[in-house]
Amino acid sequence: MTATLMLELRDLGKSFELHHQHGARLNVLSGMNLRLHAGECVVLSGPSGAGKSTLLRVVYANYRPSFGAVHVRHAERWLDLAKATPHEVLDVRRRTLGYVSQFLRVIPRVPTLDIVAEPLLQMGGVSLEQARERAGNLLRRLNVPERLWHLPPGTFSGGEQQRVNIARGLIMPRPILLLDEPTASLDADNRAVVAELLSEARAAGSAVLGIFHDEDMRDRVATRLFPMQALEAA
Ligand SMILES: Nc1ncnc2c1ncn2[C@@H]1O[C@H](COP(=O)(O)OP(=O)(O)OP(=O)(O)O)[C@@H](O)[C@H]1O
Repeated sequence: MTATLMLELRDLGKSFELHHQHGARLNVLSGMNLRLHAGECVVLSGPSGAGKSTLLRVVYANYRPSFGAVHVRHAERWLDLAKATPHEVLDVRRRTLGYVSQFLRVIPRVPTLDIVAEPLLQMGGVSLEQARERAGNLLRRLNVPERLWHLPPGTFSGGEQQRVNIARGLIMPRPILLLDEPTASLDADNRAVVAELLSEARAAGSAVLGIFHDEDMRDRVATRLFPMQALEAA
């Protein structure tokens, strides 16, 4: 059986105008084509500055591409995020596209358990207790001590915050998951847990597109590498 196509980038280009350099343009992505299917994990590889994070930000619609299309399978139809309205982008993020970076956006005074449970509650269909139970299970697997669950994560260590962020990013089954170095400061045991969680997400049908600088992690999670090169400044 052929896996379902979930994301297709066609002839994608992105350049930045450098205002402090008299409007010079920096070409970061050009003529990029990429197809991502359900169940695969494509890892972007290439030197620093090749545009890996920029590509993920374009797919998540933080940046609008300068050229080309970002076709996403959303609610059984195709949508080009390059042309989507802000309302459509929000709906795609709520139901289809997850994004996990290495940084947790801390919400003051909200306890860890509720920060992790929130995306599931927003989706609806589960009770507060069910969402908290699922959040607790994930935090336990990621070795976040139970004594921390009822505290806001603002004072947690970098690695603890990163694990809270991963739990929040993975609590909802997402058709497409974007990962920007989510394991950057995790120890080997916790990296292994994340690799396991990603393989469960893939088995459940998620299509994963990510950046992992750690070679061991890359080898463990990637079903395919997508090499990228830095372009010359225009
Ligand atoms: N908002 C922006 N404005 C101007 N230039 C930018 C912007 N975002 C990224 N760039 C430039 O685009 C290029 C690619 O950056 P990007 O962060 O995508 O690379 P990367 O491959 O993810 O690098 P690394 O592996 O070091 O994280 C860099 O030269 C960077 O300075």
